[in-house]
Amino acid sequence: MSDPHDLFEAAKAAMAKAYAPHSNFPVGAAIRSAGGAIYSGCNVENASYPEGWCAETSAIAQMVGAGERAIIEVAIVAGKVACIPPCGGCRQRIREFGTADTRIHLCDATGVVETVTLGELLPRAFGPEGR
Ligand SMILES: O=c1ccn([C@H]2C[C@H](O)[C@@H](CO)O2)c(=O)[nH]1
Ligand SMILES: [Zn+2]
Repeated sequence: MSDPHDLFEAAKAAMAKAYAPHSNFPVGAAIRSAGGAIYSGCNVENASYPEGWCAETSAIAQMVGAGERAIIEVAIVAGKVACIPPCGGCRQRIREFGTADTRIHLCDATGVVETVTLGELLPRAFGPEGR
């Protein structure tokens, strides 16, 4: 297993690019793919509030756009709180490309604080293999 600190650093760098003028709540996320690459993203808000999207969603879009479809682990960091678990929608989006064993690293400003599995965050999930 790779040291998740590189994933934390990528999430933190992505958070610095967040566009969050409406909530003033910047978030960064980074994914390590099955191919071993890191894909990161930030939240992108909108004056029409529901049109904004999460950092995890941005990172997933980067991964899929690069041709990868398997998430091994995810790191998430927010500027205002120590540990931010992904929202419900992002849990489902991560599930699309991950498994119950996918590791989710919750970070503060200095690094990983807690690691949970997607199975813990989204038990009895409806996944793509269930269709
Ligand atoms: O896991 C999360 C939770 C929230 N946000 C964003 C959405 C919105 O822009 C801001 C406040 O909810 O934080 C994320 O990017 N990821
Ligand atoms: Zn989300």
